[in-house]
Amino acid sequence: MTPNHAAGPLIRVSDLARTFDVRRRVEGRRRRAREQVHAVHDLSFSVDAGEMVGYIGPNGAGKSTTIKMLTGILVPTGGEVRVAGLDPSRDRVELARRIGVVFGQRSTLWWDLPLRDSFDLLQKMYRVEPAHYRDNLDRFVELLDLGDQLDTPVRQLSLGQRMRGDIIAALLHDPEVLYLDEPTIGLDVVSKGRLREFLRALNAERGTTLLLTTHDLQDIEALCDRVIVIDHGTSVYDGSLAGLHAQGGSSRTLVVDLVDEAAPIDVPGARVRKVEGPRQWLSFPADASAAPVVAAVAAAYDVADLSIQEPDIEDVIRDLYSRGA
Ligand SMILES: Nc1ncnc2c1ncn2[C@@H]1O[C@H](COP(=O)(O)OP(=O)(O)OP(=O)(O)O)[C@@H](O)[C@H]1O
Repeated sequence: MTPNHAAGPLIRVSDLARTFDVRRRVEGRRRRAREQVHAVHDLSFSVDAGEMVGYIGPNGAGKSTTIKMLTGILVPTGGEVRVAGLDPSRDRVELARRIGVVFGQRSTLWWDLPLRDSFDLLQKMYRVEPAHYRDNLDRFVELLDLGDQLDTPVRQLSLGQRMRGDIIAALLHDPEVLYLDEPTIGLDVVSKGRLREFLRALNAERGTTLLLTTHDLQDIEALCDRVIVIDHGTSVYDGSLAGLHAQGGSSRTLVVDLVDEAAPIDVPGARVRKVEGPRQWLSFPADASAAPVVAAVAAAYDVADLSIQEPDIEDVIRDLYSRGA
Protein backbone atom coordinates (compact mmCIF):
# COMPACT_ATOMS: atom_id res chain seq x y z
CA MET A 1 0.00 0.00 0.00
CA THR A 2 0.91 3.65 -0.28
CA PRO A 3 1.37 4.93 3.24
CA ASN A 4 -0.13 8.30 3.99
CA HIS A 5 2.86 10.57 4.34
CA ALA A 6 0.80 13.73 4.31
CA ALA A 7 1.02 15.65 7.55
CA GLY A 8 -2.11 15.83 9.67
CA PRO A 9 -5.11 13.55 9.95
CA LEU A 10 -6.14 11.20 7.15
CA ILE A 11 -9.80 12.23 7.42
CA ARG A 12 -10.72 15.78 8.36
CA VAL A 13 -14.30 16.99 8.61
CA SER A 14 -14.93 20.64 9.58
CA ASP A 15 -18.38 22.14 10.18
CA LEU A 16 -19.74 19.76 7.59
CA ALA A 17 -23.35 20.16 6.54
CA ARG A 18 -25.72 18.55 4.08
CA THR A 19 -29.25 19.79 3.63
CA PHE A 20 -31.89 18.17 1.44
CA ASP A 21 -34.83 20.01 -0.07
CA VAL A 22 -37.93 17.92 0.26
CA ARG A 23 -41.59 18.48 -0.56
CA ARG A 24 -44.09 17.28 1.95
CA ARG A 25 -47.83 16.85 1.60
CA VAL A 26 -49.67 19.10 4.02
CA GLU A 27 -53.26 18.33 4.91
CA GLY A 28 -55.78 20.84 3.56
CA ARG A 29 -53.31 22.26 1.02
CA ARG A 30 -53.14 21.39 -2.64
CA ARG A 31 -49.47 22.21 -3.09
CA ARG A 32 -46.78 20.27 -1.32
CA ALA A 33 -44.86 22.39 1.18
CA ARG A 34 -41.15 22.88 0.62
CA GLU A 35 -39.02 21.88 3.55
CA GLN A 36 -35.36 21.47 4.35
CA VAL A 37 -33.97 18.40 6.07
CA HIS A 38 -30.69 19.09 7.85
CA ALA A 39 -29.33 15.55 7.53
CA VAL A 40 -25.85 16.63 8.73
CA HIS A 41 -24.86 19.94 10.32
CA ASP A 42 -21.99 21.40 12.39
CA LEU A 43 -20.13 18.10 12.13
CA SER A 44 -16.41 18.16 12.90
CA PHE A 45 -13.99 15.31 13.58
CA SER A 46 -10.70 13.97 12.36
CA VAL A 47 -9.28 10.48 12.08
CA ASP A 48 -5.59 9.66 12.02
CA ALA A 49 -4.08 7.02 9.75
CA GLY A 50 -4.31 3.58 11.36
CA GLU A 51 -7.23 4.36 13.66
CA MET A 52 -10.27 2.07 13.90
CA VAL A 53 -13.29 4.24 14.60
CA GLY A 54 -16.91 3.25 15.16
CA TYR A 55 -19.38 5.72 13.63
CA ILE A 56 -22.64 5.00 15.36
CA GLY A 57 -26.06 6.51 15.91
CA PRO A 58 -29.77 5.75 15.75
CA ASN A 59 -31.66 5.31 12.46
CA GLY A 60 -31.84 8.52 10.46
CA ALA A 61 -29.01 10.15 12.46
CA GLY A 62 -26.98 11.07 9.37
CA LYS A 63 -24.43 8.23 9.19
CA SER A 64 -24.99 7.29 5.55
CA THR A 65 -25.09 10.93 4.52
CA THR A 66 -21.67 11.43 6.18
CA ILE A 67 -20.17 8.34 4.54
CA LYS A 68 -21.53 9.47 1.16
CA MET A 69 -19.78 12.84 1.59
CA LEU A 70 -16.56 11.11 2.68
CA THR A 71 -16.61 8.94 -0.43
CA GLY A 72 -17.57 11.76 -2.80
CA ILE A 73 -21.03 10.43 -3.73
CA LEU A 74 -22.71 13.47 -2.17
CA VAL A 75 -21.54 17.08 -2.30
CA PRO A 76 -21.68 18.92 1.06
CA THR A 77 -23.90 22.00 1.28
CA GLY A 78 -21.58 23.49 3.92
CA GLY A 79 -18.24 23.03 5.63
CA GLU A 80 -15.31 21.01 4.41
CA VAL A 81 -14.20 17.42 4.12
CA ARG A 82 -10.75 16.10 3.21
CA VAL A 83 -9.69 12.48 2.87
CA ALA A 84 -6.01 11.79 2.25
CA GLY A 85 -5.70 15.48 1.37
CA LEU A 86 -8.34 15.19 -1.36
CA ASP A 87 -11.74 16.81 -1.72
CA PRO A 88 -13.91 13.69 -2.14
CA SER A 89 -16.60 15.06 -4.48
CA ARG A 90 -14.13 17.00 -6.64
CA ASP A 91 -11.36 14.37 -6.70
CA ARG A 92 -13.66 11.36 -6.72
CA VAL A 93 -11.73 9.28 -9.26
CA GLU A 94 -8.38 9.84 -7.58
CA LEU A 95 -9.88 9.15 -4.17
CA ALA A 96 -11.44 5.87 -5.37
CA ARG A 97 -7.94 4.42 -5.67
CA ARG A 98 -7.20 5.19 -2.04
CA ILE A 99 -10.38 4.11 -0.30
CA GLY A 100 -12.45 0.93 -0.06
CA VAL A 101 -16.16 0.79 0.67
CA VAL A 102 -18.25 -2.17 1.84
CA PHE A 103 -22.03 -1.95 2.28
CA GLY A 104 -23.44 -4.90 4.22
CA GLN A 105 -26.78 -4.73 2.46
CA ARG A 106 -25.50 -4.22 -1.07
CA SER A 107 -22.91 -6.14 -3.06
CA THR A 108 -20.47 -4.61 -5.51
CA LEU A 109 -19.68 -8.02 -7.00
CA TRP A 110 -20.95 -9.17 -10.39
CA TRP A 111 -23.90 -11.41 -9.54
CA ASP A 112 -23.59 -13.96 -12.37
CA LEU A 113 -19.81 -14.20 -12.49
CA PRO A 114 -17.62 -16.53 -10.46
CA LEU A 115 -16.06 -14.68 -7.54
CA ARG A 116 -12.63 -14.89 -9.15
CA ASP A 117 -13.84 -13.06 -12.29
CA SER A 118 -15.14 -10.16 -10.21
CA PHE A 119 -11.73 -9.88 -8.55
CA ASP A 120 -9.94 -10.04 -11.94
CA LEU A 121 -12.17 -7.25 -13.27
CA LEU A 122 -11.38 -5.09 -10.24
CA GLN A 123 -7.67 -5.70 -10.73
CA LYS A 124 -7.98 -4.29 -14.26
CA MET A 125 -10.21 -1.39 -13.19
CA TYR A 126 -7.79 -0.32 -10.48
CA ARG A 127 -4.71 -1.31 -12.53
CA VAL A 128 -3.25 -3.33 -9.66
CA GLU A 129 0.13 -4.70 -10.68
CA PRO A 130 -0.47 -8.44 -11.51
CA ALA A 131 2.09 -9.98 -9.12
CA HIS A 132 0.92 -7.74 -6.29
CA TYR A 133 -2.71 -8.59 -7.10
CA ARG A 134 -1.96 -12.32 -6.87
CA ASP A 135 -0.18 -11.83 -3.52
CA ASN A 136 -3.10 -9.80 -2.13
CA LEU A 137 -5.69 -12.22 -3.43
CA ASP A 138 -3.87 -15.29 -2.03
CA ARG A 139 -3.43 -13.65 1.36
CA PHE A 140 -7.03 -12.39 1.69
CA VAL A 141 -8.57 -15.61 0.36
CA GLU A 142 -6.54 -17.61 2.86
CA LEU A 143 -7.37 -15.35 5.80
CA LEU A 144 -11.06 -15.24 4.93
CA ASP A 145 -11.21 -18.92 3.97
CA LEU A 146 -12.78 -18.40 0.55
CA GLY A 147 -10.51 -20.70 -1.48
CA ASP A 148 -13.28 -23.21 -2.23
CA GLN A 149 -15.68 -20.53 -3.42
CA LEU A 150 -13.50 -18.72 -5.97
CA ASP A 151 -15.16 -20.46 -8.93
CA THR A 152 -18.72 -20.16 -7.60
CA PRO A 153 -21.03 -17.54 -9.12
CA VAL A 154 -21.72 -14.80 -6.60
CA ARG A 155 -25.48 -15.42 -6.59
CA GLN A 156 -24.85 -18.95 -5.24
CA LEU A 157 -22.76 -17.77 -2.26
CA SER A 158 -24.11 -17.66 1.29
CA LEU A 159 -24.50 -14.22 2.85
CA GLY A 160 -21.32 -14.69 4.90
CA GLN A 161 -19.30 -15.83 1.86
CA ARG A 162 -20.65 -12.94 -0.22
CA MET A 163 -19.72 -10.46 2.49
CA ARG A 164 -16.18 -11.85 2.70
CA GLY A 165 -16.02 -11.61 -1.10
CA ASP A 166 -17.09 -7.96 -0.94
CA ILE A 167 -14.42 -7.22 1.65
CA ILE A 168 -11.72 -8.74 -0.55
CA ALA A 169 -13.07 -6.75 -3.51
CA ALA A 170 -12.73 -3.54 -1.50
CA LEU A 171 -9.14 -4.32 -0.50
CA LEU A 172 -7.42 -5.57 -3.66
CA HIS A 173 -6.11 -2.09 -4.49
CA ASP A 174 -4.63 -1.55 -0.98
CA PRO A 175 -6.88 1.29 0.17
CA GLU A 176 -5.65 3.43 3.04
CA VAL A 177 -9.17 3.79 4.41
CA LEU A 178 -11.89 1.16 4.53
CA TYR A 179 -15.47 2.28 5.16
CA LEU A 180 -17.66 -0.53 6.40
CA ASP A 181 -21.41 -0.07 6.63
CA GLU A 182 -23.03 -2.83 8.77
CA PRO A 183 -20.50 -5.47 7.69
CA THR A 184 -21.77 -8.17 10.06
CA ILE A 185 -25.51 -7.69 9.55
CA GLY A 186 -27.29 -11.03 9.20
CA LEU A 187 -24.15 -13.10 9.79
CA ASP A 188 -23.96 -15.98 12.27
CA VAL A 189 -21.69 -15.79 15.30
CA VAL A 190 -18.84 -17.73 13.67
CA SER A 191 -18.84 -15.60 10.52
CA LYS A 192 -18.98 -12.41 12.59
CA GLY A 193 -16.01 -13.57 14.66
CA ARG A 194 -13.98 -14.48 11.60
CA LEU A 195 -14.66 -11.15 9.95
CA ARG A 196 -13.70 -9.16 13.04
CA GLU A 197 -10.48 -11.15 13.38
CA PHE A 198 -9.65 -10.42 9.76
CA LEU A 199 -10.26 -6.68 10.13
CA ARG A 200 -8.07 -6.56 13.23
CA ALA A 201 -5.26 -8.35 11.38
CA LEU A 202 -5.64 -6.04 8.38
CA ASN A 203 -5.28 -2.99 10.62
CA ALA A 204 -2.33 -4.47 12.51
CA GLU A 205 -0.45 -5.69 9.44
CA ARG A 206 -1.16 -2.92 6.95
CA GLY A 207 -2.23 -0.01 9.11
CA THR A 208 -5.49 0.30 7.19
CA THR A 209 -7.75 2.95 8.74
CA LEU A 210 -11.26 1.66 9.45
CA LEU A 211 -14.45 3.66 9.77
CA LEU A 212 -17.20 1.31 10.83
CA THR A 213 -20.94 1.92 10.92
CA THR A 214 -22.82 -0.75 12.83
CA HIS A 215 -25.73 -1.44 15.14
CA ASP A 216 -23.79 -4.32 16.69
CA LEU A 217 -21.98 -3.15 19.79
CA GLN A 218 -19.79 -6.25 19.74
CA ASP A 219 -18.33 -5.15 16.40
CA ILE A 220 -17.28 -1.94 18.12
CA GLU A 221 -16.02 -3.74 21.21
CA ALA A 222 -13.93 -6.12 19.10
CA LEU A 223 -12.49 -3.49 16.79
CA CYS A 224 -12.73 0.14 17.81
CA ASP A 225 -10.76 2.08 20.41
CA ARG A 226 -12.80 5.11 19.58
CA VAL A 227 -16.43 5.81 18.81
CA ILE A 228 -18.11 8.85 17.34
CA VAL A 229 -21.82 9.00 18.14
CA ILE A 230 -23.97 11.02 15.76
CA ASP A 231 -27.56 12.01 16.42
CA HIS A 232 -29.84 14.43 14.58
CA GLY A 233 -27.03 15.14 12.13
CA THR A 234 -24.28 16.11 14.52
CA SER A 235 -21.70 14.52 16.79
CA VAL A 236 -22.84 14.05 20.38
CA TYR A 237 -19.90 11.97 21.66
CA ASP A 238 -16.32 11.34 20.50
CA GLY A 239 -14.12 9.17 22.70
CA SER A 240 -13.50 5.67 23.99
CA LEU A 241 -16.18 3.01 24.22
CA ALA A 242 -15.44 2.66 27.94
CA GLY A 243 -16.05 6.40 28.31
CA LEU A 244 -19.35 6.06 26.46
CA HIS A 245 -20.45 3.25 28.75
CA ALA A 246 -19.37 5.26 31.79
CA GLN A 247 -21.27 8.36 30.62
CA GLY A 248 -24.34 6.44 29.65
CA GLY A 249 -24.16 4.01 32.54
CA SER A 250 -25.22 1.24 30.16
CA SER A 251 -25.60 -2.26 31.52
CA ARG A 252 -25.26 -5.85 30.45
CA THR A 253 -27.76 -8.50 31.43
CA LEU A 254 -27.12 -11.85 33.07
CA VAL A 255 -30.00 -14.22 32.36
CA VAL A 256 -30.17 -16.88 35.09
CA ASP A 257 -32.27 -20.04 34.81
CA LEU A 258 -32.65 -21.43 38.32
CA VAL A 259 -33.56 -25.04 38.97
CA ASP A 260 -36.63 -23.83 40.92
CA GLU A 261 -38.51 -20.57 41.30
CA ALA A 262 -36.99 -18.37 43.99
CA ALA A 263 -37.11 -14.89 45.52
CA PRO A 264 -35.19 -12.24 43.51
CA ILE A 265 -31.47 -13.09 43.48
CA ASP A 266 -29.44 -10.98 45.86
CA VAL A 267 -25.73 -10.73 44.91
CA PRO A 268 -23.27 -7.82 45.05
CA GLY A 269 -22.69 -5.86 41.83
CA ALA A 270 -26.00 -6.71 40.15
CA ARG A 271 -29.70 -6.05 40.56
CA VAL A 272 -32.69 -8.05 39.44
CA ARG A 273 -34.66 -6.38 36.66
CA LYS A 274 -37.25 -9.04 35.90
CA VAL A 275 -38.41 -12.42 37.24
CA GLU A 276 -40.45 -14.92 35.21
CA GLY A 277 -40.86 -18.32 36.91
CA PRO A 278 -37.39 -19.80 37.44
CA ARG A 279 -35.80 -17.26 35.01
CA GLN A 280 -34.36 -14.00 36.34
CA TRP A 281 -32.73 -11.06 34.53
CA LEU A 282 -29.91 -9.29 36.40
CA SER A 283 -28.35 -6.00 35.26
CA PHE A 284 -24.71 -5.19 35.91
CA PRO A 285 -22.48 -2.37 34.58
CA ALA A 286 -21.36 -2.93 30.98
CA ASP A 287 -17.77 -2.01 31.80
CA ALA A 288 -17.53 -4.52 34.71
CA SER A 289 -16.47 -8.15 34.40
CA ALA A 290 -19.29 -10.69 34.46
CA ALA A 291 -17.12 -13.22 36.31
CA PRO A 292 -17.73 -12.12 39.95
CA VAL A 293 -21.48 -11.82 39.36
CA VAL A 294 -21.62 -15.26 37.74
CA ALA A 295 -19.51 -16.75 40.56
CA ALA A 296 -21.68 -15.18 43.28
CA VAL A 297 -24.89 -16.42 41.67
CA ALA A 298 -23.50 -19.92 41.12
CA ALA A 299 -22.22 -20.15 44.72
CA ALA A 300 -25.50 -19.17 46.36
CA TYR A 301 -28.20 -20.60 44.03
CA ASP A 302 -29.03 -23.83 42.19
CA VAL A 303 -28.43 -22.73 38.61
CA ALA A 304 -29.61 -24.69 35.55
CA ASP A 305 -28.23 -22.27 32.94
CA LEU A 306 -26.67 -18.81 32.51
CA SER A 307 -26.23 -16.45 29.57
CA ILE A 308 -25.10 -12.86 29.07
CA GLN A 309 -26.89 -10.35 26.85
CA GLU A 310 -24.90 -7.42 25.50
CA PRO A 311 -26.53 -4.00 25.26
CA ASP A 312 -27.06 -2.85 21.70
CA ILE A 313 -26.09 0.55 20.39
CA GLU A 314 -29.60 1.94 20.71
CA ASP A 315 -29.55 1.00 24.44
CA VAL A 316 -26.25 2.76 24.97
CA ILE A 317 -27.39 5.90 23.18
CA ARG A 318 -30.71 5.90 25.05
CA ASP A 319 -28.76 5.60 28.31
CA LEU A 320 -26.52 8.46 27.18
CA TYR A 321 -29.55 10.75 26.82
CA SER A 322 -31.26 9.57 29.97
CA ARG A 323 -28.21 10.84 31.84
CA GLY A 324 -28.60 14.21 30.13
CA ALA A 325 -25.31 14.03 28.18
N1 LIG B 1 -31.69 12.02 -0.61
C1 LIG B 1 -32.35 12.46 0.48
N2 LIG B 1 -33.40 13.29 0.35
C2 LIG B 1 -34.07 13.75 1.42
N3 LIG B 1 -33.77 13.40 2.70
C3 LIG B 1 -32.73 12.57 2.89
C4 LIG B 1 -31.98 12.03 1.80
N4 LIG B 1 -31.00 11.22 2.30
C5 LIG B 1 -31.16 11.22 3.64
N5 LIG B 1 -32.19 12.03 4.01
C6 LIG B 1 -32.64 12.31 5.39
O1 LIG B 1 -31.52 12.71 6.14
C7 LIG B 1 -31.56 12.15 7.45
C8 LIG B 1 -30.31 11.32 7.71
O2 LIG B 1 -30.34 10.14 6.89
P1 LIG B 1 -29.16 9.04 6.84
O3 LIG B 1 -29.56 8.03 5.81
O4 LIG B 1 -27.86 9.73 6.66
O5 LIG B 1 -29.24 8.41 8.30
P2 LIG B 1 -28.51 7.09 8.88
O6 LIG B 1 -27.92 7.51 10.17
O7 LIG B 1 -27.61 6.52 7.87
O8 LIG B 1 -29.75 6.13 9.13
P3 LIG B 1 -29.85 4.50 9.08
O9 LIG B 1 -29.16 3.97 10.30
O10 LIG B 1 -31.34 4.30 9.15
O11 LIG B 1 -29.25 4.07 7.78
C9 LIG B 1 -32.86 11.38 7.53
O12 LIG B 1 -33.84 12.23 8.08
C10 LIG B 1 -33.19 11.08 6.08
O13 LIG B 1 -34.58 10.95 5.89
